[in-house]
Amino acid sequence: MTTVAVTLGDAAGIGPEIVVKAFADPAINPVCSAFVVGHAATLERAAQRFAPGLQVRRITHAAQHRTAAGVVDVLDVGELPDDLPMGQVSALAGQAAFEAIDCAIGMALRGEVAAICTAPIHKEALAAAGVPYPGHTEMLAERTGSTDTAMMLVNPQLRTILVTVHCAMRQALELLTVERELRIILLAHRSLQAMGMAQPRIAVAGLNPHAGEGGLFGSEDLQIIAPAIAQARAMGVDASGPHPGDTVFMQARRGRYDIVVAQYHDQGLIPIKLLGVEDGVNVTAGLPFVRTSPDHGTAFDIAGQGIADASSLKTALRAAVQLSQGAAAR
Ligand SMILES: NC(=O)C1=CN([C@@H]2O[C@H](COP(=O)(O)OP(=O)(O)OC[C@H]3O[C@@H](n4cnc5c(N)ncnc54)[C@H](O)[C@@H]3O)[C@@H](O)[C@H]2O)C=CC1
Ligand SMILES: NCC(=O)COP(=O)(O)O
Repeated sequence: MTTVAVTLGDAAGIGPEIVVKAFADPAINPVCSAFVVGHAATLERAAQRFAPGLQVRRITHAAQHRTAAGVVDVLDVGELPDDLPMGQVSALAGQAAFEAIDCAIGMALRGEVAAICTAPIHKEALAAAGVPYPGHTEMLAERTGSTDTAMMLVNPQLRTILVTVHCAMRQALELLTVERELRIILLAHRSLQAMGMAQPRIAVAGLNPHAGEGGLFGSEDLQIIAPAIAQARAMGVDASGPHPGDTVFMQARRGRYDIVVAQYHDQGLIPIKLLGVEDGVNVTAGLPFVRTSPDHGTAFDIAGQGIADASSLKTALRAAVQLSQGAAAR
């Protein structure tokens, strides 16, 4: 069975709560062999509060993990106080979250787990801890030595991959180049082929209103995005566009495209989240192993209240298993 390491996320957020809720779901155990990497005492407290009956068992290395109904194994990583305030940015929580992800990356690189599934982290907390990465995506890229990665979001109706991710809009504009566009189009092509699609249909969203309206509303669509699409097509990739960003997701949802290349974070994530955060999964494309995550964040506004929905984490866990098994079969 595919083994997945689940990182606990920011302990001041909903990560520990949704992790214990997911592991307490009897439907989750049969689909995968998963264990948690993170601060064990935090997980134990979360289990007592939000999943009574779920037994937490501490392990010291991945090979000790055994799947059992009603039990969650945890590899204890990180230091946290018993009285960590919930719903607040904390350098301690950022540091513990980082150490868990780092540990999980190491296990995946050594082949001890097939995939990692990450509960949400808070980016300000990471920064407060002095962690030099904005989020998981950048950390995974650098620590695995992968130069060609991107954030991909998937739900049952849409897929999107981002040309730019965690940066200011001004910087995103500066980052847009023909080379970067082409790299992401080709990564989308390879990633969907790895998911079993022989010739994925890739729609590239424009940057400006109406994809620049023939140059009336900005030059990037004509001068950067269109040449990259032409190069991709010349390489045999079924890429089209630039399509107006306000309608391309509607067309993809109707089945016309398999994936939309989005130019910036919110262009890609708003359509996915609007369709329902519970079904969305964040996948890092281009890594040597599978990484998935829920498509929501730490939800500090409801942390510790017991009302967090674990659906997206469960979807992400199932996706981690499916993607790993698909990759192993090819
Ligand atoms: N995979 C990850 O590590 C991700 C981390 N983040 C980070 O999370 C932090 C907070 O981000 P926000 O923009 O506030 O988005 P958020 O997703 O944490 O919260 C947005 C709204 O959705 C609600 N919500 C989110 N997840 C929920 C769940 N499972 N059940 C019930 N309600 C839920 C929250 O209560 C809030 O009202 C930021 O630092 C952000 O960068 C955001 C997305 C993904
Ligand atoms: N909005 C998604 C997000 O910010 C997640 O980032 P990452 O931590 O997966 O890189």
